[in-house]
Parts: sequence; C-alpha cells; structure tokens
Amino acid sequence: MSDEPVIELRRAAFGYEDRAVVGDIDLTIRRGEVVAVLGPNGSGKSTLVKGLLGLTELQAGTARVLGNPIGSRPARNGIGYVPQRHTLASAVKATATEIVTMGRTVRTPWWAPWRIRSAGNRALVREALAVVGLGTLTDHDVATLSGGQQRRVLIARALASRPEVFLMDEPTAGVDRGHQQVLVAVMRRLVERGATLVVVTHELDALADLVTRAIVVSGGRISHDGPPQDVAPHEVDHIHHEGEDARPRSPVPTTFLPTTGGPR
Ligand SMILES: Nc1ncnc2c1ncn2[C@@H]1O[C@H](COP(=O)(O)OP(=O)(O)OP(=O)(O)O)[C@@H](O)[C@H]1O
Repeated sequence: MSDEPVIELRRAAFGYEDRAVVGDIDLTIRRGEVVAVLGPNGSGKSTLVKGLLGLTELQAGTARVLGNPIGSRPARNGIGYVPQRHTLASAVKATATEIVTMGRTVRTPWWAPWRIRSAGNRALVREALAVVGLGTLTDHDVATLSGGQQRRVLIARALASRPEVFLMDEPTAGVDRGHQQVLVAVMRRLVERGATLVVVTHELDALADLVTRAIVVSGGRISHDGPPQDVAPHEVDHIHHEGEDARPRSPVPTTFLPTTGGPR
C-alpha cells in the first residue's frame, strides 16, 4: 500500500433524482488497499459504488477518483467495474469474447475503433477469459452460460481494461467455491501488482485473507471503518432500511407449512 489516495470522498452524498440514499461519506482509499464494503440489503452499498463511477448522482460534497472528478473520463477509465447484476450479459446477444472485448473500449482511440480487434487485444481478451477459468467457453453466447459463469465473464471484462482500481459488486455471489478460490488468487495478484480493490460483499469469509479494511454501510451512513476483524456481526446482519419491515415475521405462519390444510 502507498500513501497515494485513489478515492477521496468528502461529505459526499449519492442518490437518485432528489433522494439521497447515502450521505455524509468521508472516505480516503489509498493505492493497494483491499476494502470490503459490507452492510445489510438496501443500506446503500451499490449506490455508493455506482457513485464512484458517476452512475448515481453526487448530491453533496466532493468526490475524486485518481485525482479526477468522479464521472470524468480519466476517472472512469481508471476503474474496472464488475456490476452486481449481469443484466448486460443476459440482455445482449453476444459471446463471452465480445463482452470481454468491450473492456478494451476505454483503451481504444475514438478515431481508430477498429483497433479494438487488434491481435494484442485479442490475445489479452483470451488471457482474461482463461484466467477466470472460461478459456473453453470463449465463443459461447453469454445468455447460455450459468449465472456464476456470467459473473466471471464480467470479471474478465474488468481485467481486460487493465484498470488501476477495481470496483466489484458481489463478485463471488453465485460463484462456486472452487472458482471463488481462483478469483481470490487473481485478486491477490492484482493487488501485488499495485491495483486497489473495493469489493461489495455479503461473503467476507471468501475474501478474508485478502481484505485489509472493512467499511460497513448502514442506513445510508458509514457506521464502521477499520480492520475487518473488528466488524460486529450485528452491524452487518441487522435488517435496517427504509420501507422494509424492521423484522421479518417469525415464526413462519402455519399457512405456509406443508402439513397444514388450507388452499394449495
Ligand atoms: N435506480 C434506483 N432508483 C431509485 N432508488 C434506488 C435505485 N437503486 C436503488 N435504489 C434504492 O436505494 C436504496 C439502497 O439500494 P442499494 O442497491 O444501494 O443497496 P445495497 O446496500 O447495495 O443492497 P443489496 O445488499 O441488497 O445489494 C434502496 O432503498 C433502493 O430501493
């Protein structure tokens, strides 16, 4: 880790239209850190991460990525993003190779778009797919791949753009244990080579050896920022967000139990 900040947020608020979802965020992330972003469903983790890409609106404060205002071209080009949902992968008819090639868009001059298919890029794309264990599925339509395979295609796309900062929204969700270990090894290697990782996760255990710092987002605020081992389980697990029941109904009403009568 170096002292150089790659992400700097000062009293930042992000949200949708006129509603702030996360606010009062003061956060400095330095090169080489591996930061886990934890917190219950709906607490604002994705909103925060998308804010770093300029995909959710900065409603207050200041936010810089690699010294540039968020949303600016140099800030965006420095980030490799692995989105939470694989909407792109399932909505677009494209092969794994084509999706991963899109990662090279940011490194291709606008005046020479054909260069995206250069021999160098093609080799890089093949390598990125091989690294995530999809070397034999490069020509498959992504819609025909499993959920975990689609996630790995998106990780390969982020790798192919060779960014300095990776923002990964639940990269291990739906990925089997063996491939999770592969991803952790890839992430470790990226960090050794100077990358910075910000990873939203509900599965800290899978990344435990790698994570150097954990922040917990709770009710739209950062409630913990420090070593991952100091995170209190109740902070991450409690159900707390606007518009949702404070507590799911328990015990399960007998209506839903198979041994009771009633309508089927
Ligand atoms: N596109 C959107 N427009 C309006 N509100 C949104 C949008 N996306 C998310 N929200 C709202 O913002 C709040 C935080 O959602 P967010 O997706 O950031 O939570 P999260 O912590 O990432 O949750 P999870 O663990 O379920 O992925 C929720 O109340 C959600 O309804």
